[in-house]
Amino acid sequence: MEPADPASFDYLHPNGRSLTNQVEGPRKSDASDSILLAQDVDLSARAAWAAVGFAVVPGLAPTAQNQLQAGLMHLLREALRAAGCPVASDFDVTRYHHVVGDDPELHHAVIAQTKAYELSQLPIAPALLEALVSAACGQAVRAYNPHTREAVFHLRIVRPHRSDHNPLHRDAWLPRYQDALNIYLPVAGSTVRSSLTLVPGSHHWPENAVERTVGGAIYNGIPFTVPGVLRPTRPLDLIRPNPGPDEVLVFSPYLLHGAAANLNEDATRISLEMRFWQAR
Ligand SMILES: O=C(O)CCC(=O)C(=O)O
Ligand SMILES: [Fe+2]
Repeated sequence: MEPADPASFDYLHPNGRSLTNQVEGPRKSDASDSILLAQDVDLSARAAWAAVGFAVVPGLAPTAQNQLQAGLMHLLREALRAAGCPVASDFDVTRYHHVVGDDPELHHAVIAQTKAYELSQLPIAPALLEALVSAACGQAVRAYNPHTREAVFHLRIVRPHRSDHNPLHRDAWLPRYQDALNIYLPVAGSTVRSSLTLVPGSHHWPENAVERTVGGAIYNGIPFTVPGVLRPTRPLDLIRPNPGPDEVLVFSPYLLHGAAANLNEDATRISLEMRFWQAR
């Protein structure tokens, strides 16, 4: 391990803007030419989209998709109330940043609640999403993490023009997220200027294609659990697949993804983040 190595590189965001990636943390110095996904369970291998590592697929049947999105908005309003913000039952959740403002403690009080819900709190039967993801990847998956023995989901909240988004990373740098497949399901405020960004095909890149932090990265001054990319050694062509409200983005957590700055003018982005593993 080498000393803390604050690094920054400019990269072209899919919205045509050059943004600066400001990541700090001790650099992992023993990156090899090994490919992480080649050693682990590859849930993208049997899919038509195996080469790019992601697909935007039709969502659930309209009733279930609506019930899911409405139920998740309800959970977010409840989290706001529990954090001391008495919002109405029809509060437009894309206005989250107007209620929470720039108070880091208030935002943390909300995301502490929304980052790991028990699967029993999902507003629809989890089997519906398991069937959708199984069909998308061509093998049976379950929303059950065999590494942690947990079944959870996460509501991701990214305020516009704040540093809420995580650094560019692979989930699989954290052992508990190995062998998985992820979804990004838009709940509110998810647009071509706010939705998840990723680097197509990067799930097959060797580890030495990017320099990264050993442990959790400090990104734009904010500490994250996940390691972050300090510097790429090849061009990063980030794209925003931007699933519509009736669609789901299915992606390999071995892809480089994140750095999804919310460039909406005035709408917080809320998405369902959920992981699936091989059914046994
Ligand atoms: O939605 C985001 O901005 C980040 C999502 C992510 O890192 C994940 O789903 O693993
Ligand atoms: Fe991630």
